Amino acid sequence: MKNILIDCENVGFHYGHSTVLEDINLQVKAGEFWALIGPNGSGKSTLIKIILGLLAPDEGVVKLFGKSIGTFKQRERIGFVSQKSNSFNSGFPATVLEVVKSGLTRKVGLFKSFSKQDERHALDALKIVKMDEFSNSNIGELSGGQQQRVFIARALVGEPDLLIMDEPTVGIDQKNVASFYSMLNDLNREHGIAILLVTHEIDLVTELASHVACLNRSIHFHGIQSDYKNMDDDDISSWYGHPVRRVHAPKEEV
Ligand SMILES: Nc1ncnc2c1ncn2[C@@H]1O[C@H](COP(=O)(O)OP(=O)(O)OP(=O)(O)O)[C@@H](O)[C@H]1O
Repeated sequence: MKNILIDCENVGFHYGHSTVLEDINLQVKAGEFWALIGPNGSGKSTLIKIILGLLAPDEGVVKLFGKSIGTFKQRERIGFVSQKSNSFNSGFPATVLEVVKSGLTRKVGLFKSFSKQDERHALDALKIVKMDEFSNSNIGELSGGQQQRVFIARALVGEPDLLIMDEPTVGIDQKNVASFYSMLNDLNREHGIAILLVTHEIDLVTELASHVACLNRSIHFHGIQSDYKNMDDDDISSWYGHPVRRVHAPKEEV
């Protein structure tokens, strides 16, 4: 049986009197690629913050790699990339390689220097995201899409089993979004890294993801991609709150 990496059991959360999450049950297992979709304000980022331990649930339990979140110590097993990562201006004084190596700080220690092996790991991570030729470039000189690839490399350098991303393509121009997702697909299929991806790009991502979870305060659907595709657009629209018409790729292109 596959290991369960994330296990949310009956999770609930409120901001003041406002219920944001209600009775969330979700399991992400090793090697799976989950798309977490839902309209604006549906609680996606809040759920991610709870999974990362940044917010405590008011109800229910979250377990990571089989351990309750309070006792889970192997943080390096989880890489996180947010939508706000790609915000450096052109004068930011750090090279791409330095940014990626900063992902090893937890392992190496804050005031210790990096070894040659750390540097090799950082370059390997840059190769995986096809950014090794930019290793000496200034991070601020790269496009938003290139910066996000570097942040994926920083998340990968600790060799995580699970990558969590909250709308990582915000700020990436449309022509680079498809190649960004195809890189995520390689990470999942070739490197076996499980992915939990929050996105609004439902047509693109649900072609790639193995599983889909539809959230609007509670989970309205969660399951394998083909079951999601077989759902009626009207059912999806009813919980989404506005009409949703999905574009299905022709079978031979999938
Ligand atoms: N710090 C906060 N204090 C009070 N309410 C908040 C706070 N953060 C978020 N909310 C509210 O909680 C609800 C869920 O927000 P959340 O950011 O989780 O949604 P989301 O699905 O990620 O939205 P989006 O797709 O627009 O990013 C929203 O109604 C939001 O206004």
